[in-house]
Amino acid sequence: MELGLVGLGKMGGNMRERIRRAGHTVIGYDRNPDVADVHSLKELVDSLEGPRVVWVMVPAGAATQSTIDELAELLSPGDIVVDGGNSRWTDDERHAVELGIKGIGFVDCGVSGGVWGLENGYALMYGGTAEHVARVQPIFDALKPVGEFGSVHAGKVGAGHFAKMVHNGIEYAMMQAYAEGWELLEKVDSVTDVREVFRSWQEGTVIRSWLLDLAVNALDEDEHLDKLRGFAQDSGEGRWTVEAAIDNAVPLPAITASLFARFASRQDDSPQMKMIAALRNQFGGHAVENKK
Ligand SMILES: O=C(CO)[C@H](O)[C@H](O)COP(=O)(O)O
Repeated sequence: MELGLVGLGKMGGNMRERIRRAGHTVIGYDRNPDVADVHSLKELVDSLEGPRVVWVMVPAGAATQSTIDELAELLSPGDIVVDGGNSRWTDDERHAVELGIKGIGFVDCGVSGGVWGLENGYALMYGGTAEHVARVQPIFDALKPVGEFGSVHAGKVGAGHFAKMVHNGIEYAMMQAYAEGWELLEKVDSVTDVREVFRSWQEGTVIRSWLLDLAVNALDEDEHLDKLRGFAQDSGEGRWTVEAAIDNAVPLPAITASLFARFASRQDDSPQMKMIAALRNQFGGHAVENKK
């Protein structure tokens, strides 16, 4: 089938390639003319035969919103927009309504696989009506990993991004657990080769996983991670997971702690720990360390 793909960055560029390898026609648009097949969204839409499917793969938030706004003006009734970015699931219903008023269908799709997806396939979690999902199915089949699992019609509009959000929340907590274990192993004198302990865990253990494999890759590149600063950004999905947990009164202590650990990583000096130190000093005369 034919697909319009908007956004040809780290994810979109490789996805175009994987879909083409499966024998489909992909016309890609990106603001960067070096990677684009066409030079505007209008040209993209004009070059597709109707009814069209256009997959949006741009950063969540303002970029996705403006792309969907523009597509709403350019596409025709019967066309479908897929949002494959890491959009907040609460945006999906709004996008479905905005497009639905014009007779354009909407499917939200969480995509996992990162830069390895081109070869390994992308895990896909999508939401929308059965009719709209069926129209996009050949593309989902081209992108998904080979094998029985790796893609799911998670439910109605919003369900795909909700599932991807929870996936990312789990990702936060798993990474945090590996990171904490690694720091503790590095701290003690009795363990002489932490990297080899991690490597040994890749087979047979309860905690083997792809993230563990990636941790070993990282340690092979930089055994004690000396080149890195202990600073981690976040793109929103962890926060949204915690917000959803609060909305639904579901306790998520591990995911919440892993999000907060990232916030702490961005502080050179902890203001709250200054207060702890000050209070211990006030009530118990406990020693404090002063700035030099
Ligand atoms: O979706 C992903 C992996 O599954 C993306 O890599 C995402 O950006 C990671 O989230 P964060 O930046 O918050 O760590």
